[in-house]
Amino acid sequence: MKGILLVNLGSPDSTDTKDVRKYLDEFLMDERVLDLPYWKRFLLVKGIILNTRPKKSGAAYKKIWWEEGSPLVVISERFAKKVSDKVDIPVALGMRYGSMSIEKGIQELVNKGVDEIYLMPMYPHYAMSSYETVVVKAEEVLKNKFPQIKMETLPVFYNEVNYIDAMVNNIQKQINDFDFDHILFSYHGIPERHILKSDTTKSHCKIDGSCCNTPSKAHETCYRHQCFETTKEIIKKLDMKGKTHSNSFQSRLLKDPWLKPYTDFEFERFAKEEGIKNLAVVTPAFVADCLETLEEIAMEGKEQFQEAGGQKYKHITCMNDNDDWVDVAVKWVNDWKDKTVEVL
Ligand SMILES: C=CC1=C(C)c2cc3[nH]c(cc4nc(cc5[nH]c(cc1n2)c(C)c5CCC(=O)O)C(CCC(=O)O)=C4C)c(C)c3C=C
Ligand SMILES: [Fe+2]
Ligand SMILES: [Fe+2]
Repeated sequence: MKGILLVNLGSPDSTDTKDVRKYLDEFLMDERVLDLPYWKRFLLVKGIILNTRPKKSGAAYKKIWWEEGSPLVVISERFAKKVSDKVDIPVALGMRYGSMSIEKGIQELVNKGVDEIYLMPMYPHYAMSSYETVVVKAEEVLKNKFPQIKMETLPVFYNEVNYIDAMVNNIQKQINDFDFDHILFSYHGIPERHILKSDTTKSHCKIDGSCCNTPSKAHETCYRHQCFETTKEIIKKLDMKGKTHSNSFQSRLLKDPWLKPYTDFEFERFAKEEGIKNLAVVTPAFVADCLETLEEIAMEGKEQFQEAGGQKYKHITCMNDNDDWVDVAVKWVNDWKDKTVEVL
């Protein structure tokens, strides 16, 4: 029997420092997130980051936490339930980090008699720290614990027409009554070196003004190219009323160069140098609201923009469990389920 495994990033079990430490430990010890030699990663994470960050992140989580738990997890559960109600095969949810693991998700499917899994990483764009680590982890779990199970994986969907249309609808509904000057497309950042590491051609990506617009096989795994494409596709369909837009990258960690421009710097620049008074911010790398959208963009971003002289500010919430987005996932499930294998 076929079954679906939806996977997102995951959250701590609670906002307590000890739970946040456990979560960050697993997250930051992932070699695809902090890509340092093991001993360096070990010293940096266990010796430095975990001494201070869990308390600081716990305080940030407290600002956005819901009665039912982490917004990311609760929204993902609601989404999975709605998808499950509309398809006729089992659907399970797993998280890359935290206690709601990928292994538990697979076990749930296996208990229902599933022997063919469609892995659906809930990331529109390819990054070694998001999409790739989910696929590698799921493959590892299957190899070690469930060698009899077959798996196929949903490709990244950064320019897939149904995802774009659902994004356009979600944005349009929220900006119709907002008189904005500019829309900022803020994507989760990654270190620049990750772009170079993921370049399968080993020569295309230069992180400059032109590489991401020059066709290349490298773009199959180029996060920066894929983010820019998402913006272009959305902009083609959005009623912009002649207003402007731009891209930026948020949520940096440590001091290495990350993809630019940095979202927090843009908030200040927009208000101080560009004369932008009313700003809308959309976060297309996230399909569900989470710490990085609800705290960093909706709360901190608003404060940064308005302290710099900006006036009206609107964070466009993610698609979460809205019906358009649920229907897109249902379509992808049914397309996979009904796919006939060509026999030559
Ligand atoms: C959208 C895809 C994501 C990419 C790519 C990504 C890269 C990445 N993230 C970190 C470090 C942290 N990210 C944190 C939170 C977080 N990240 C994503 C998504 C991507 N990250 C989400 C959805 C969330 C929110 C989780 C939630 O519970 O709501 C955190 C934890 C919070 C904190 O302490 O700031 C860290 C740390 C790195 C280093 C990285 C690429 C190398
Ligand atoms: Fe992150
Ligand atoms: Fe590029």
